Amino acid sequence: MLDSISIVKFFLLGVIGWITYKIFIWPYYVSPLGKIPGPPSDNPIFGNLQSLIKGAGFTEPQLQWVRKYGNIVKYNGLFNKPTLFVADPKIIQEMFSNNKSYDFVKFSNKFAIALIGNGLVFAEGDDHKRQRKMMNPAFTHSNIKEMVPTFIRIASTLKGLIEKEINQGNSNINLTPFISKTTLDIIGLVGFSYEFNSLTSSNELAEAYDSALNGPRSTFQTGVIMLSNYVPFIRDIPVGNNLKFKNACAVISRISKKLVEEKYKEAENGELKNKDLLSLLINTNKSLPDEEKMTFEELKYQIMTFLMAGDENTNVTTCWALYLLAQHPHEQDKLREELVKAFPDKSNYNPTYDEINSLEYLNCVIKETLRILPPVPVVKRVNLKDEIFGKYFIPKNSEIFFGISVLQKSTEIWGPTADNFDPKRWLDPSLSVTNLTYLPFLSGPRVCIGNKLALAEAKILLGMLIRNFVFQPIEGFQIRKRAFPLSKPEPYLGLAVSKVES
Ligand code: HEM
Repeated sequence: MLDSISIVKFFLLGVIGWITYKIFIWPYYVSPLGKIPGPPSDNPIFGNLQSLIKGAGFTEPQLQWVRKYGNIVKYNGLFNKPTLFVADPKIIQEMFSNNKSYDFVKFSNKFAIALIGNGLVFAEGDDHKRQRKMMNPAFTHSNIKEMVPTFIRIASTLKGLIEKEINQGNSNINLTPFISKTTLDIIGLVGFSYEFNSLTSSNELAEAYDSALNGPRSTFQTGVIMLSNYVPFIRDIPVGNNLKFKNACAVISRISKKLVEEKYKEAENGELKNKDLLSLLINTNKSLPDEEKMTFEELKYQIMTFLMAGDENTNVTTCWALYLLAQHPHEQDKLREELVKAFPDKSNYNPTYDEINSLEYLNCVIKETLRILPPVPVVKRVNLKDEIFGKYFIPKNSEIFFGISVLQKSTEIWGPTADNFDPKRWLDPSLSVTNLTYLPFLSGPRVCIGNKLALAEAKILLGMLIRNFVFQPIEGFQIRKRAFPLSKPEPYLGLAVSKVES
């Protein structure tokens, strides 16, 4: 008979053996993914994750890997887990045209799901199909056209606040809070008729949202968030950031619930007249047979989905466009020329949806910004059945990262100037771009539902800003690219701003 000390020793040896196998043997000698070329692991705990997070956004290290090892790369994730990174248009076509073979990796998205729930972004299979079918009509051109006056109204408030800063002698401006409050105020109004007014006052929901998403985060804290997707109890430990995150989620959930309840009540008396996305959803929902209807919870989750998917990405796009134009004054001047021609009187910047879309160079600048610095640089899926990629066997349930930004910087597709910000490339008739080589909004059944809204909003904001102000880099101030949870200027978008006089 074994005594208790021997049992403990035996158990410890087993644990050590299992950890050694999982971290040092399985990734290299057992997993079929071990055969795929890729960078050596930096460290047995974090694999190559630290290089990814610390690099200039995820993109630079991934770009180097693809240029060195090819379009299918294996790198090591947490505890050396072999992870696939793909930047091959053929595989992408298969992955994104076929919702049945690939899906999200729910267990590794726990952080985001805790924040936004199972709305459209995280719905899967038939649930996703049902939600998507019901939501599509809210995002048509005609509904987005009606949002344009709101975009312009909030953009004018932003313009006034920047002018005020300049008038007070502050020409070096941290634009990050200005732009993010602008896009938040817009999505609040067009998403669910909610007045954040965050540009001009403080607001509980805006603060909760900001604290959940934008709190200061070291590489260590980012690593802990990633780890918590696999070891969820880490987030339940009642300390600093966890408590803040939990409180923020509680406020978001409470206010979203109240908003849906109010709309439901209003809808009892007939069709909702407001044209915000939530009202449109509730009107459609009422007309559907029970089995197709969204539940109360699902509607509630869409609020946070619109906030997170809609606000952050458009905010980041506008910030990066300003950053790139500040780095490329010639392009900025060209864009301003176009805007001055279209709106000779800058106090009368009041474009319609069709007018803003007819501005060729503005369109090129936004497209090129989304090519060079897409707010969603990678998307993640899991294969639900075994696959063959090129000559490699990919066992089912492998985590696969698809590199939007790497593909959009491929010299094979975009030529030797792939790394350069060059908006006029979009005017070249020989440029052959497909939805397999340019995918800032992805493609296929999960293509971004808000893409038309986002493009109209970003163009109106950028048009207003470039028509009224000149943006330049601040001497000696370095802007880096934050990689996680979204690509973002870090520490903030600080630019020298002056007024356009005429
Ligand atoms: C420039 C701004 C935007 C960019 C670059 C962007 C990009 C993307 C991308 C790449 C996806 C696919 C993610 C994946 O499947 O892993 C996506 C999905 C989504 N986006 Fe956007 N987005 C933007 C703005 C918006 C806006 C304004 C809204 C709504 C108000 C929105 C709502 C959504 C939703 C609901 C999904 C999930 C769609 C589905 O799975 O069926 N996005 N977006």
